[in-house]
Amino acid sequence: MSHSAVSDGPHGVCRAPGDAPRLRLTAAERTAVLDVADAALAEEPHVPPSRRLPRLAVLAHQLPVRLRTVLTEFRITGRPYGGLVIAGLPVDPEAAGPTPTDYTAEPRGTEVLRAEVVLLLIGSLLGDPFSFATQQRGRLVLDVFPVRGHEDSQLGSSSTQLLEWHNEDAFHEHRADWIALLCVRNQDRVPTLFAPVHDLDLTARDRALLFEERFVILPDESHTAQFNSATNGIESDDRFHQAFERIAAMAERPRRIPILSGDPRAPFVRLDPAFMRRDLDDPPAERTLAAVIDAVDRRLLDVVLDTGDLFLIDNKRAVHGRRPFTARYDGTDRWLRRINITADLRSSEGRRVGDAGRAVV
Ligand SMILES: NC(=[NH2+])NCCC[C@H](N)C(=O)O
Ligand SMILES: O=C(O)CCC(=O)C(=O)O
Ligand SMILES: [Fe+2]
Repeated sequence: MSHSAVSDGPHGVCRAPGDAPRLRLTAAERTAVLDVADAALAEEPHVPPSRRLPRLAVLAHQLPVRLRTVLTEFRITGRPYGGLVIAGLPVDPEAAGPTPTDYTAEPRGTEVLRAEVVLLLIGSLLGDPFSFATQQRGRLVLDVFPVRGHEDSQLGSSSTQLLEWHNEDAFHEHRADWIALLCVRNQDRVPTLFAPVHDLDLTARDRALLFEERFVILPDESHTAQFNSATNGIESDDRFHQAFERIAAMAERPRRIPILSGDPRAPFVRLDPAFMRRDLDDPPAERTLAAVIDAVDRRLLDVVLDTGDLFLIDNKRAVHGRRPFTARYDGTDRWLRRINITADLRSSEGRRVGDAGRAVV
């Protein structure tokens, strides 16, 4: 092992320098995942998978034991720290069809549905999939692809602009514990940025200050009423309107929050520099914010997702983003499917709406 750059961890999770840890499924495991997904699809072909989440959580117990073992350890122990890629899942990009180009597109077809079921099955082994009422009408599974006109934004649909690293929905008290990105296609090998927030190079003083309620994270553009009205539209239901009012309140009267919390030796992190106030009227906090951003910058890795790769990111122990690229808008662009997963569905009880009952207001 000392002669090899790649080392094998428990259960065959592979670590190569500069890459995220990876678990490559065997051909037999891949077929087994395909069989469980197809059985789930066949049970009620006319009911969308997002309306059958409890059943999918049961069927997830039939996934290969090595996969369940790695996911259970990741959930309970937090290792491998920050995230891992499950490689070799059954996704056929030809059968999935062209990458959408319209932000409001809801891709259809058996292959796209199968990718959705694979995401939801594997996600169910970590926690419970959920969404936000203030993102794309509360859709449970989101699609990440470049959209004309969004090139220079800080949206997942940007391209020529670097998507700065962040914790997903960092401003929100119900932000995900994990996010899952399943790659349909990525022909140009555009990297996802990834940094586990562990052993950051910081002074003891900075570290202590990061645990104090001295920072401000504002809602990102994807949650605003203005952006949603201009793209997917907003559900007429009052509770959706109230959700946007809450977002507006978070933008106008943000609370001061800590960046680190939990165990000082393996802390939870809450960062989204593109949407954080730099002018805090608190010079020590401003300096510490700059220091932690620098420290994360130094840990960034480029993780290239290929067809059938599922990137599971611990959204409280790692940040992610995306390198810039040039979109083609010809159906061959990069395409990921994404879900949010919570460890504690109960914390949003009474605050969820939508078809799946999982859109947090
Ligand atoms: N720095 C950020 N938080 N940018 C927004 C991230 C992408 C956003 N969640 C979207 O769906 O488009
Ligand atoms: O495109 C990627 O690799 C990451 C996209 C992202 O950050 C997001 O959709 O939230
Ligand atoms: Fe993101």
